Parts: sequence; C-alpha cells; structure tokens
Amino acid sequence: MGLTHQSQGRNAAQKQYNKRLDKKSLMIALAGNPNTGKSTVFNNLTGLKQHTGNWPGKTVVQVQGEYLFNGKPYTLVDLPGTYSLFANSVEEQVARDYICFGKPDVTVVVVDATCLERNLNLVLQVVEITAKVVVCVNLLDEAERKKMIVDVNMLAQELGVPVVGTIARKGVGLKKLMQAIADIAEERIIPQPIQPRYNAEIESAIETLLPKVIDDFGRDISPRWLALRLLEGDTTIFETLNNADSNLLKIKNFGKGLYV
Ligand SMILES: Nc1nc2c(ncn2[C@@H]2O[C@H](COP(=O)(O)OP(=O)(O)OP(=O)(O)O)[C@@H](O)[C@H]2O)c(=O)[nH]1
Ligand SMILES: [Mg+2]
Repeated sequence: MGLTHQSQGRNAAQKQYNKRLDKKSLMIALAGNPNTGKSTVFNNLTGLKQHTGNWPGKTVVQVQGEYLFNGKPYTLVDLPGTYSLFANSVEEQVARDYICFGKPDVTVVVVDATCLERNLNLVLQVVEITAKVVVCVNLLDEAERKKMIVDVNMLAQELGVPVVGTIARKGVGLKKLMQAIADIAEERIIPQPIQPRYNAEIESAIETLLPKVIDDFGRDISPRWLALRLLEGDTTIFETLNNADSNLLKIKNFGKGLYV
C-alpha cells in the first residue's frame, strides 16, 4: 500500500522540523512564555555555541545549540516565547509545529515562578501534545524576594511531569534540569501528565471525532489534540499536515460538519 497523502504531508513536515546538528544528538525544545528566562537557560547550557537561521518558511529566528551531559550530546532549540500554542501568531505556530513535528526527545517549559497561574496554561497545552515534558520553574530568586514559596514537588505530583526549580541567571538548578532532561530522553522516567478535561459536550464531541481523526492521521500526533483543534475550527495544523488544497478542503468541511 502506498503512502497516504496525509502521511506524506506529515513526513515532509517532520523532515523540515527535525534537523539535528549531530545525528546522535538528542533534541530538546525550550518553550515558555516571553521573558521567563529561556535564552538565559539556553546560553548557560550551550555556552556560545549557537547556530541561528530562520524557521522553515518563516522570518522567525531559529536558535540551536549543543551541550554535553554525561558524555552524551544534546541539541537545544530555543523556541519563540508564547503564551499559548493556538497558532494565533507566527511565533505560536512555529512553537506548536516544532513540538508537533520536530518530535523533540524532551520539551522543557520554562515558567516564571512569580506568575505560575498564567504560565501553567502553556504547560497544560504542551502536555496535551507530548508527555515528554520537564517544567523548569525559573526566577525563584524573584519569587523569594516577593515572599512567594513554590513547592516544586507538589507541582510535579499535580502535573505528572518532573519539575525543577532554577535561578538561571546564577546557574542554580541547571544540573538538576539537565539530569531531568536526560532521565526522560533515556526513558528512565516516563512522565504521565494530567490531561485537561473539558465539559461533557466537548468530551462527547472528541469521542465522536476520534475514530475519524485516527483513520485519517494515525496516532503519531495525539489524536485527542487534533480533535480539539478541529473543534476549535483551527485549520493551520491541517494546512501543515496536508499540503494539497483538496485534502485541506476535505478537512475544513469535515470540521464544519461538527457545528451543525
Ligand atoms: N532575577 C532573575 N532574572 C533572570 C533569571 N533568569 C533570567 N533572568 C533575566 O530575565 C530576563 C529575560 O531573560 P531571557 O532569557 O531573555 O528570557 P526569554 O524567555 O528568553 O525571553 P524571550 O526570548 O523574549 O521570550 C533577562 O534580563 C535575564 O537576565 C533568574 O533566574 N532570576
Ligand atoms: Mg529568548
């Protein structure tokens, strides 16, 4: 049986996003809200060994760098700062497409310890796409200054993924962060993140859609997450998956059927 159009689209998207500096290297994505210290973490881990370019077809700068941990090479990808992955902006689309198609071995979400509530929104969106997540609670010094205490163990229990506290500007906690990344990349830890549940109407629509989504796109990209994008009326992900108008139209119409 030949490749379906969808699987060709997916493979092309994966090839475009999954570029390693060193073939043996593990790929680590750094996501997070703007100004949470992603680049500070990136610079600390990689030194000045950065490679910059543009994301495929976009004017958004792509920065990659390498580091060694316990003798193994890791390629770190600094994603644009975003509040969500809804693809409302080119930055959000780049971050989302990379987490989806780049198939990073681990995604680190850097969050600001002083405003966790807002930052955790992105964490919940990332764990809907991938389970291989580490949360890096940065700016712990700022939190302390504001007399805020973050219980990272409790947060890890609640989220179902490893959580590491850091003060990236001073290099505090970064060894632990690299250890947590290695533990997931080498499958010593298999995170089981909580999955956000929606109201009964949405959950039942997801149930209805799942078989069709699995039929069309397989299970490589979380079918539940794709079903949610359809319900939302977001076609950008399907544009990346299907480069042909006819298929996109099919998906668009399929999505439309849900609202009647
Ligand atoms: N006090 C304190 N400041 C930090 C820490 N980590 C980063 N910063 C500072 O926070 C500011 C933002 O850091 P960046 O690393 O540029 O943040 P970013 O997430 O890459 O920002 P965008 O790329 O704009 O999304 C800089 O002034 C850093 O020096 C930290 O742990 N504590
Ligand atoms: Mg940055």
